[in-house]
Amino acid sequence: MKFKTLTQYLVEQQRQNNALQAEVRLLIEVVARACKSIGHAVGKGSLGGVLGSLESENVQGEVQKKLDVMSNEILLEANEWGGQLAAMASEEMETIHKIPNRYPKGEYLLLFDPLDGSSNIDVNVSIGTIFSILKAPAESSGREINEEDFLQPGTQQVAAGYAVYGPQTMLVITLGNGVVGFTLDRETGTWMLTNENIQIPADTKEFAINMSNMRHWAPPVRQYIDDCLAGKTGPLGKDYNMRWVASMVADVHRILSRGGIFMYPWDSREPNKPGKLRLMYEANPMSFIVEQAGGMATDSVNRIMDIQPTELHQRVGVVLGSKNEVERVRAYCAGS
Ligand SMILES: O=P(O)(O)OC[C@H]1O[C@](O)(COP(=O)(O)O)[C@@H](O)[C@@H]1O
Ligand SMILES: [Mg+2]
Ligand SMILES: [Mg+2]
Repeated sequence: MKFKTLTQYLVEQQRQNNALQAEVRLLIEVVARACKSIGHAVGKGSLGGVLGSLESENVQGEVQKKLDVMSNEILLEANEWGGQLAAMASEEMETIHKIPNRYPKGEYLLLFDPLDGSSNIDVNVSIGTIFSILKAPAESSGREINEEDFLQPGTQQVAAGYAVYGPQTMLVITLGNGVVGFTLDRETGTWMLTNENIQIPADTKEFAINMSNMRHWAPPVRQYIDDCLAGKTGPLGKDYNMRWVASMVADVHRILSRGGIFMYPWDSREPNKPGKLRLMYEANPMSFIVEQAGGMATDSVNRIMDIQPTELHQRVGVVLGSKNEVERVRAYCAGS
């Protein structure tokens, strides 16, 4: 079977779909190249000295793993000089990274979670990189880009994607006209189009949630999971299966592959935070991909991509995946 390369796919998209600008195509190619480098580093493990933690904490107060920092640097360096970007923002950096004056500047903004699933790095379980591309607002032209320029709802994303470093290294992207997946041919170092028109089944019998947080959940979330656990003779009338990889990338990838619902809802451990996951680096790009694959993504009630961000590192509750199941959770939560 003959597969298209990522470059062939993107050039074709640029020709067929006038919405894909040459700059965005180049940007995605550079991000994909950086993900390949991160994938190589991940694959070396102890041999490359990349496992383990650093002394430092990131802006979220989380201990940084060596690979969190390395992946962040790989993405910054790869994307700094190409001329497509005005600035970047990352889960691992306190504030935005403006393109230095020595390089040409473009009109796009790149946001990323350089290494998702940090707790899985040292145990050889799938981890990933998540990215989102926005356009700098028109009013920013001719002046320095600032943090507020990034505070755009997810509906404004031009493209989004993730790489998963698992048994296969894969790249899944949306340009706003469906979702496609590429598998890295590790012998030639080429991303090959292996998954066209990815669709999430509307119904599912599989949920993903960290059950150890049950006592902290809001009552409607607890009720929904209780009803799932009740199985065929319970109110939902079906037996459910459960999965929790604890790498959002891997959990979402499974949902894109065979359906399911992923939940990281608000809980009472930190009641003033709307959730654990980050709106700009995790929830928005994944919501764009999930919606483009026919699924649905909410904060349990409201559409995530409609949320107007007020802070770069804003958190959000996340319920996404198979449409009918996400709707079901919304019905449980809407009254509370
Ligand atoms: O360990 P928990 O609380 O189950 O959280 C798991 C979640 O945290 C995350 O690992 C957060 O991402 P980072 O590793 O990028 O901080 C998600 O990928 C995952 O869904
Ligand atoms: Mg993450
Ligand atoms: Mg991360």
